[in-house]
Amino acid sequence: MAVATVAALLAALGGALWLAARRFVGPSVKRLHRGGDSGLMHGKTVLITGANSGLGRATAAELLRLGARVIMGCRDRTRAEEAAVQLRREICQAGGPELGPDSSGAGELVVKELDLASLRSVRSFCQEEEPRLDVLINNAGIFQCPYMKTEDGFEMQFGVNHLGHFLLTNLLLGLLKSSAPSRIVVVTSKLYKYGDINFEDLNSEQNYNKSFCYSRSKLANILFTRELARRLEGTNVTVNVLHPGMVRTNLGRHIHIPLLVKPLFNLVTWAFFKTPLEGAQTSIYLASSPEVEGVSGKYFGDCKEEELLPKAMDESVAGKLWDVSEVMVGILK
Ligand SMILES: NC(=O)C1=CN([C@@H]2O[C@H](COP(=O)(O)OP(=O)(O)OC[C@H]3O[C@@H](n4cnc5c(N)ncnc54)[C@H](OP(=O)(O)O)[C@@H]3O)[C@@H](O)[C@H]2O)C=CC1
Ligand SMILES: CC1=C(/C=C/C(C)=C/C=C/C(C)=C/C=O)C(C)(C)CCC1
Repeated sequence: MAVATVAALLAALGGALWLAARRFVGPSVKRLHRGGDSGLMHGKTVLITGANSGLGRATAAELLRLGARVIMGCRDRTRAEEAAVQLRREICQAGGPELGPDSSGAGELVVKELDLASLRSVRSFCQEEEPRLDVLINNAGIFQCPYMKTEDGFEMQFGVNHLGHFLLTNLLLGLLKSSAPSRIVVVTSKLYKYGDINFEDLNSEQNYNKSFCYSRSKLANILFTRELARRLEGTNVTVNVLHPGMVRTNLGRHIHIPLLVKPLFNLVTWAFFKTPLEGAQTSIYLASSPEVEGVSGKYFGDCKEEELLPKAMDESVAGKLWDVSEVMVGILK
């Protein structure tokens, strides 16, 4: 009995040590800009959707450190202002020789209201005059929520993750073109693999499966990127799409985890998921690295190009999705 108890304790300790070792010395994505690159984004304006939380927040922090003027496009002004105050405080505390004694080398943060579940909000956001836009990062997202509709009657995940960003990007294209060379960065997920674009029921009124709908919206992000890249050829505006891997953020807020299982779940995500800063590296890379200048229509993970499944490269589906999306958001010319 005593031997069994000791063996169980040793196994538990070994497991815990293994998890901790994985977290601290395991393969994690290297931080792209570790100092020395400060000023890389000076004079550049970057718009990040959903910049108050998770990957968007981490991306904003890093691009701010690199000198960019970062516009945080967020649906909740209070949450966004709080995040902005924290980000400014963090950058002042971190300081560093390249930012100067008062962090004056860092960029500027601007909070603007943008609810991607409302076409009215997207339109009014785009009406506010901006002199230039160098990088647009379509980052905001909603994951596996119960069946809900946007203000305009679209299924929420398709509405926010695809249609809201579709309208936003289209309305900002003129500004991006006049600021060229400029970049569009789209955040998708590897879960796109389980999605399909069923044109007969894009609002999932006949049947709602929250996992399928998330995957479909993320497949739409990729098809949108590829069709847009084709349309932007020769304009000096590039568009690329990335998956961040599995990242410990607030994205899982709609997943119900029984109270008793939560500590185990937290342990597993702590051990196996990336931190937001690790997860944001590919967004930061595509937004700022000279290595991807001129590269367009590609899919990235861990700052490297990756292959897509054939269904994400289907040009006729991408073209049809574009046409249908134009009608849905009301920008049919
Ligand atoms: N975390 C992960 O493992 C993975 C994430 N991704 C993708 O990464 C992106 C960022 O997610 P992540 O940082 O993880 O999650 P978070 O939930 O931490 O951040 C999502 C952001 O999107 C915002 N958002 C949600 N709905 C709307 C809306 N209607 N209008 C404007 N903003 C909105 C949220 O605002 P608010 O805080 O107000 O709710 C929040 O700022 C998403 O596109 C997601 O699909 C992809 C693969 C894996
Ligand atoms: C960490 C953590 C959570 C986050 C879950 C996440 C981050 C889910 C990620 C989803 C993925 C991988 C989507 C892919 O596209 C919860 C459930 C909020 C609560 C418990 C602690």
